Amino acid sequence: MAAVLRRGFRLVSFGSSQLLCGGCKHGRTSSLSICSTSSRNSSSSSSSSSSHVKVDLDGSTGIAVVKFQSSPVNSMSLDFLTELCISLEKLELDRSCRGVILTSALPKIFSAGLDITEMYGKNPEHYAEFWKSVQEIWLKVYGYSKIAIAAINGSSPAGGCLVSMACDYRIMADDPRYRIGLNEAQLGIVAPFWFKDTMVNTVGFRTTELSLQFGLMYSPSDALKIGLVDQVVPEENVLSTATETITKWLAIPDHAREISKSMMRKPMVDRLLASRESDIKNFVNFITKDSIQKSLGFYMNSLKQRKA
Ligand SMILES: CCCCCCCCCCC/C=C/C(=O)SCCNC(=O)CCNC(=O)[C@H](O)C(C)(C)COP(=O)(O)OP(=O)(O)OC[C@H]1O[C@@H](n2cnc3c(N)ncnc32)[C@H](O)[C@@H]1OP(=O)(O)O
Repeated sequence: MAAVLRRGFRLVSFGSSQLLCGGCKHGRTSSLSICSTSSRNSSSSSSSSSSHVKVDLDGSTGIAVVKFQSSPVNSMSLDFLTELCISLEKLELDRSCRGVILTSALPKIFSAGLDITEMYGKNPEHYAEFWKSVQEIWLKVYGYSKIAIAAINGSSPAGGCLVSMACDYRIMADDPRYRIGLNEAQLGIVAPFWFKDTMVNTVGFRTTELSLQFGLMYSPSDALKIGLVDQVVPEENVLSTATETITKWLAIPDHAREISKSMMRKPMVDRLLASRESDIKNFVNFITKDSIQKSLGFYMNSLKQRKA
């Protein structure tokens, strides 16, 4: 595992094409992975669990269910992102896995997006490390060589929406209380270019323009209308529909699907890979501004007051 973690991003030759393979490099990974537990049975199915992520791989189907289990709202902290990245990397390297379903083990929430406390009141070094981990999860999911389906069984703002959009297909629970979208503008922050491009590639330019400027959050039925999700189903059917859907994708020869995916996504992945350092600098400059810190502080308070 350590070798895997040290390895960085690489291109894997596949016939005449090169596929993207991400590496999760946080330097904090070994202590996190040591905390996880895992078991494997005779049919090569396996389960593993760490504090934020649980993975069940069915060796007979090749389908892995990756559940977010970071109470209370699956906010994407540095630890969460690191564990998720390691779990996905392990599955990508596991020949018995052909596709993953990302979902939540918590009620009503897929993910509350990036953990705001990681972007508030900390030092620039911390912000840089955190942002690198955000880049890594996007590079990992968007450039994933295997099939990735989001089973969105709750609200999914901002970073939660980004990870969903980075998957190949999205199925959302039909509860009208749930919301999904890039709401950054409502927090007084700005979605960076690769968030924006991921949305453009999902719903088109004009819808993204309106969504980003207003920080729009969509109900499941509206998300379906604009193509932000591909299917809306009763909540109790989200996981079974995701399993049926991934089974259809599995009928396609892996190499043909992988190369087609890479052809579509590689230019965007390459764009971020080529500008990672400047993107981190932009983030740190932006997030350390007094006015931005003030907006985030105000937003966090408003979340707490809403509850009171
Ligand atoms: C020039 C260009 C330069 C660009 C440079 C880059 C700029 C920066 C880009 C940053 C991109 C950011 C992406 C993000 O993902 S930001 C996070 C956005 N997320 C949200 O807005 C969601 C906020 N949360 C909610 O709406 C609700 O909590 C939710 C619907 C998810 C759940 O509601 P529920 O009622 O069930 O739960 P509570 O609201 O009571 O929350 C429970 C506790 O959890 C805390 N909480 C919630 N969300 C977050 C979060 N995202 N991070 C940290 N903590 C969160 C909440 O405060 C409650 O805490 P307490 O129990 O202590 O009160």
